[in-house]
Amino acid sequence: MAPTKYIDRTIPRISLANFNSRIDTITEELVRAAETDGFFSLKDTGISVGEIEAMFVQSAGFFALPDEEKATVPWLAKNVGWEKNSQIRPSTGTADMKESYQLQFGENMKDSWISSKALPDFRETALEFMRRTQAISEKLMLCFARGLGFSDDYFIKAHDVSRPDSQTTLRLLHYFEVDKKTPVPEGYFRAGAHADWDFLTLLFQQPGQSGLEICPGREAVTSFGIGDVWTKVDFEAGDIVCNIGDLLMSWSDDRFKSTFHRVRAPMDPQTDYYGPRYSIAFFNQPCSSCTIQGPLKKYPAVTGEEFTRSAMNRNFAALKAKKDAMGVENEDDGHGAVSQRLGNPETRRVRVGV
Ligand SMILES: O=C(O)CCC(=O)C(=O)O
Ligand SMILES: [Fe+2]
Repeated sequence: MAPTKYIDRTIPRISLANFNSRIDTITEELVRAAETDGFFSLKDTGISVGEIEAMFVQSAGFFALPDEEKATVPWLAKNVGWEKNSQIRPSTGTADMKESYQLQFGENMKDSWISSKALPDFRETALEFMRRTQAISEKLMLCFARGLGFSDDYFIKAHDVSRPDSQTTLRLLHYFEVDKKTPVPEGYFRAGAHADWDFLTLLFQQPGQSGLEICPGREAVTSFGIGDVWTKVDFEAGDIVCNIGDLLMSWSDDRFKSTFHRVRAPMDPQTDYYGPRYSIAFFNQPCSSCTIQGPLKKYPAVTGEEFTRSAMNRNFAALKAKKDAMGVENEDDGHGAVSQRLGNPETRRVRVGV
C-alpha cells in the first residue's frame, strides 16, 4: 500500500471563555469551523486539566483490571459495556487494536457499571465527568441551533440526558502498546478510518499520546478517505477536540461536515508513539423519540431511533461488503451485531456502534 500523504491543516482553536458575553463571536467561530473542516478544538472550557486527569486515572484503573473482572460488564448492543479487539470498521475489515468501555446516563446502564468493590470511586467520578461534558455540549448545541435558525433549546431538548431513554455515551478507550520490534501487519489500525454517526463528539486526550488523524470529508474523494491526504491533530493539555457527526450533518441539510478520522497504528520508530494510548470520547446521541429534520427539509423527517437504526444498518452493510470482498464469513445474529470468523476457530461478536 502507498504510504499515507500528509498535509498541515489548521484546526480552529476556539475559546469558550466568558461564554454568555461572547456568545455571538463563539457561534460565528463554531459555525465557520463546522462548515469548513468539521473539526475544531476548544480551550477555556471550564473543565480543568486536573478533572480530566482524574477521569483518566479511573479509566486506566478500569483497563488494568483482569479481563475476567471487565467481562462482568460485557458490551451490549444498546452500546454500553466493555469490549476488547472486537470493533471492526468497514474501512479496514480488521478489528481495532483496542479495548473500550461505554457508559451512559440512563437505564441502559443498569447492570453495566463496574462494581464499587473493584473500583470504589469509578461510578461517581464518571457520572460527574459526564455531567460536566454534557454542560459543555449544551453550550455548543445552543450555538449550533442559533447558527441554523432553530430556537436556543432545540438541540438541547433532543439530547436530554435526564430522560431514561437517553443514549448519549462516554467511551473510555485504551489502545494497546505496540512492540517496536514487531511491525503491525498492513491493514490494522488502532482505530480504522470512520465518521461518527452521532451529533457531536468531544474527545479528551493526554499530551504525549498522539495518533489522531483527520481527513476532512469535503476533500476526501475515496471511500473512508483511503488514499487521501491526512492531517495529524495536535492539541494542548486541557483542550477538547470536537468533530461534527453524521447526525448534525444531516440535521443541518449538509451545511456542517462530518469528517473521516482514524488513529493509525505506529509504523515508524523514529516519529511515531508506540506506548499505550488512552482517550475518552463523549458522543452526543439523540433521544429515540425526537424528530430530526434540517431547516431546509433536504431529507425526510426521521426519529432519533430511526436515524440510529439506519446508521447501524448502513455500517453493517458496508462491513458485510468489505468482508465479502476479503472472503471472510459473516453471520448476522439479528441484534445489530455480527459474528465473524477470521480464519481461526474463535468466533467473536463484533461491535457496529459508533
Ligand atoms: O481515540 C481517538 O482519538 C478517536 C476515537 C474515535 O474516533 C471514536 O471512538 O469514534
Ligand atoms: Fe470517531
